[in-house]
Amino acid sequence: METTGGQAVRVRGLRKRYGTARTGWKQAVAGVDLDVGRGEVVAVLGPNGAGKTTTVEILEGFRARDDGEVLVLGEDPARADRAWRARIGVVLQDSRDLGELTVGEVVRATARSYPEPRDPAELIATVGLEEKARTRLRALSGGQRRRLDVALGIVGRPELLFLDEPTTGFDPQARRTFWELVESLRDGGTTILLTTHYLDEAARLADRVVVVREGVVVAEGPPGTLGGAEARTPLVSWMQDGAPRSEVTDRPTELVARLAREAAGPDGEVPHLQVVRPSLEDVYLSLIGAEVGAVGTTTGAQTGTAAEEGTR
Ligand SMILES: Nc1ncnc2c1ncn2[C@@H]1O[C@H](COP(=O)(O)OP(=O)(O)OP(=O)(O)O)[C@@H](O)[C@H]1O
Repeated sequence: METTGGQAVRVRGLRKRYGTARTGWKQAVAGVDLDVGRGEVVAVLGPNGAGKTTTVEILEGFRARDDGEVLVLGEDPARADRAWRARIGVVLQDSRDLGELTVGEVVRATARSYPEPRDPAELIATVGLEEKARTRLRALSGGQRRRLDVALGIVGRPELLFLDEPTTGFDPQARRTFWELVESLRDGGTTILLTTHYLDEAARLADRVVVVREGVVVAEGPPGTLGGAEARTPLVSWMQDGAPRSEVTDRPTELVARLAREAAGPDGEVPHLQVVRPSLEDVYLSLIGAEVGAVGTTTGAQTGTAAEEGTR
């Protein structure tokens, strides 16, 4: 049961394709390497169809792989037993169809399948569903249903929690409450692997971000340094002689000082002067090869937008 080198997840050369010889093949995962350390929070980002869910489902033991090495909590999920399953928590993209049961019934029933579950009533309160404990699942809103999914994922006190697009459909308040919940799990030592389309979510929660594109990892690193120093180089833009001008420079102050001397109008101002440091969103969009205008057309203030909005 021991994990290798304090690692919760170790993946090498993971491959999975869908289809048949007749219908044609779709290589969903094309050689993914991935490590998640004990106690680490890792966010997997990538456009629709990049292979995130397929990868996570293989790690959860729900999907067979074609090739590659996978160790999750020291075991191969394809051969893992009930004891292993009790050590991981899973929050799927779609909750199961248990519409006639109440929130309380589902949480209590799920709790009984784990050796050391959380207290169901406390957990229901933690995810903000106290007033819905007696409500049938079919009467919950999408966001409430999602919170229930999260409750079911953590009721067994998992060592490793998988969150697949956990806050899709949440309102801003619910998202913040959820983030606090994830942070408290992290502070309690839970290892977390989440997939998300929200860059602000990744920036806030993740120690490390892994960007997947067309079934392979194209970049990884802490959210603040993803893409390397070069990707974060500031862009200075201004108007000169009626034309837009811009320059990428790691010495923006020097450039602005020069512009103040050479390009300022009679009022002493450089027209339309702007210094923009590429945000995580800008770096992400360039990594996944999305069509964006000039770098710097988005600003740091916009990292709250869903990444997928920029890729559609
Ligand atoms: N059961 C399946 N049968 C056939 N093709 C599939 C199946 N599941 C996924 N695919 C295809 O495999 C590719 C990867 O899908 P996957 O769901 O892993 O991507 P994803 O990164 O999770 O996307 P999203 O962000 O939309 O959830 C896609 O092209 C998808 O259409």
